[in-house]
Amino acid sequence: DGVILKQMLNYLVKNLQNKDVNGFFAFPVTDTIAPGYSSIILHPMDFSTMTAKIESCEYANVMEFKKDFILMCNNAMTYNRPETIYYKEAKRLLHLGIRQLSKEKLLHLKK
Ligand SMILES: NC(=O)c1ccc2nc(N)sc2c1
Repeated sequence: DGVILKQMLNYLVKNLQNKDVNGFFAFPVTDTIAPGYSSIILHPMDFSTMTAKIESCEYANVMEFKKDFILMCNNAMTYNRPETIYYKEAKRLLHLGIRQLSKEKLLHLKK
């Protein structure tokens, strides 16, 4: 039910955010630090927004949460050039996250 899903998503977002050691994905990207960001990325996403969505029960299941996580990483790989640390971190986070989310999801389904 809602409480269990919330606990699981809070656990997942904490785990994923621990991998973002530089905090590049902690808060919404501003046009100040990333010129033109809001005109290039039409659906921004970050961990603080995902955490707020968990609290306001905006995720019906793990898959919806996973979609926002993938969106966040893909945004960074769209706006930033491949040689940048932001792109590299997004790519790394994406692969670590997908592995964690599929393993967790399977665990959840098994219960
Ligand atoms: N998540 C991102 O795409 C991101 C985060 C931080 C950041 N700082 C810059 N100077 S460009 C930039 C991009």
